[in-house]
Amino acid sequence: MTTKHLTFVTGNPNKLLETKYILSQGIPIEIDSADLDIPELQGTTQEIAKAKCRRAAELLGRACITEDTALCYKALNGLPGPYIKHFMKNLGHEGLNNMLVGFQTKAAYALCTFAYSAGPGAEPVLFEGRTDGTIVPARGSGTFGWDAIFQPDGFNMTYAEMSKEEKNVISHRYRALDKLKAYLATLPIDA
Ligand SMILES: O=c1nc[nH]c2c1ncn2[C@H]1C[C@H](O)[C@@H](COP(=O)(O)OP(=O)(O)OP(=O)(O)O)O1
Ligand SMILES: [Mg+2]
Repeated sequence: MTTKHLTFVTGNPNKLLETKYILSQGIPIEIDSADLDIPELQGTTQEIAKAKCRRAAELLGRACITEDTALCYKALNGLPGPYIKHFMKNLGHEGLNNMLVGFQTKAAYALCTFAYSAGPGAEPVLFEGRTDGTIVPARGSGTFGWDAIFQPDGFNMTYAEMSKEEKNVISHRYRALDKLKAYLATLPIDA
């Protein structure tokens, strides 16, 4: 089978590592990356994901994928959601736990939205993956975002305590990439 090439427009090295690892388990595809400064709108996760990918394809001048990650608290009707990056940066792991003091439920879900655009002007197609879990006091390595405070349902470990082999078969990112993989397999070479 011939290898496909695709550019992932992201500024996040951890996302890139996981995405390369997960995709390497499936179809023969080579991912390179571009770190372009793309403004992220406010809105639903789908609106944000589409706008980012549309802009990325325009700047890049060819097909690309982008990804948006949201962390949605049940007690807060889905917030911080797509704004988690700013909450994480300003509040840290402790603050992200403290936001839930006084609420019965610590339930949350991680939502990954990959977007594929065939090129400038082409409407992005979305692929969503969701993993349900609970917000807990930080455990494990603090290297990737809020991994240390998210414990997926059915596990006694946080994402940060899992090996990459464990996280990458149950994660929100894995579930979205599973759908993207199936879609890419239907496209012509070097789509
Ligand atoms: O699996 C994950 N486990 C823990 N934390 C994570 C994960 N995935 C994203 N994150 C963090 C990174 C950022 O603080 C926020 C998402 O924001 P988001 O805009 O999607 O990511 P970003 O700006 O770092 O990279 P990009 O250039 O692709 O937009 O959640
Ligand atoms: Mg971003």
